[in-house]
Amino acid sequence: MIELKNFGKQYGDFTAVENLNLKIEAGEMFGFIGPNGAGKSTTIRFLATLLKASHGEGTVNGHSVTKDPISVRRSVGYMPDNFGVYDGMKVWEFLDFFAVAYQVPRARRKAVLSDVLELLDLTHKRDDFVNGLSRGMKQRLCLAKTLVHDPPVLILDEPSSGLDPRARLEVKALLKELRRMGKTILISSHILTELADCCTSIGIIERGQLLLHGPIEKVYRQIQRNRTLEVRFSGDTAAGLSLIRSDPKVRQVIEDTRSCTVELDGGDDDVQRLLRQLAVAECGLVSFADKEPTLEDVFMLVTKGLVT
Ligand SMILES: Nc1ncnc2c1ncn2[C@@H]1O[C@H](COP(=O)(O)OP(=O)(O)OP(=O)(O)O)[C@@H](O)[C@H]1O
Repeated sequence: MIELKNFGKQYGDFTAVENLNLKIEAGEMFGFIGPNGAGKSTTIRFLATLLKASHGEGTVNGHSVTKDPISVRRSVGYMPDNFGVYDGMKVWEFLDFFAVAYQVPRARRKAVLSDVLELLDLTHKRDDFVNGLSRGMKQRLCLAKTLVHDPPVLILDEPSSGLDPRARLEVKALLKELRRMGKTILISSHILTELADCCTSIGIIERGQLLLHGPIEKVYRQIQRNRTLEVRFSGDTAAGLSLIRSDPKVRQVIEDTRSCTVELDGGDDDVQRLLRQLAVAECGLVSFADKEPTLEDVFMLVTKGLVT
């Protein structure tokens, strides 16, 4: 549904994005993750037809971003990272404005607005002025305007930025609902945990380079060889720690009073071997846990170059 081939963008001498190749299938929720300045907005703005590429090409819903931008715009609902809302406009007028711009037929506009307001839980704000809305509501309104022309693809640049935890959860629930409705969603964020439980695939970008991308399970599998173990002892930790440190696959040990965190460069076999050794060594082992990797871990490993 979304494809980038060798996309690159230069701002003068500065390379913001370099040779980015990416494919996002229909129905995916793709998390585009990277720190500030990584090149997320630059890529997104190109896909939304708002920025010229220095080289490369993109397609959305089968349409060329450079050769057929009008068809791309019809296929995409785009939410920028810094959006403005027009002063002196009511909520329904704001949505109606975009519905007209997207050439939604007059006869259908009332029903479309009503559906979108309902979906975004803004029906009760229909006649309020947009500049009087809370930030969370403005964000929801901006999401609502991406939906008025019922596009198959949503491209959302940090839709949860500046929102409190509750409003963030609401946005997440909405995104899940939109995916259930069949939308393909590209969402960018620098808050990894925000995307962890709703994305089907992710891409990690840093300094204009896409370091890793793919289905979320595949990315997790790739980091399965970088394990973090949490080991706890009942008394003196010396014997256990010396055993752990002597293991050839152990990369780092961070000690605490009665426990330690172990970074191990290995797979299930290596984890099992270490556990067996500790269990029979009578070193006071009381717990041994293999920590599930979080998106945060994936990001740290990838940006440290430990996973490719
Ligand atoms: N119009 C511009 N002129 C010059 N440099 C730019 C321009 N737009 C972006 N950049 C630079 O390109 C790099 C990538 O910016 P971009 O906005 O794509 O990053 P981002 O990943 O979206 O970051 P953020 O999370 O802060 O929005 C940054 O170093 C930025 O300063």
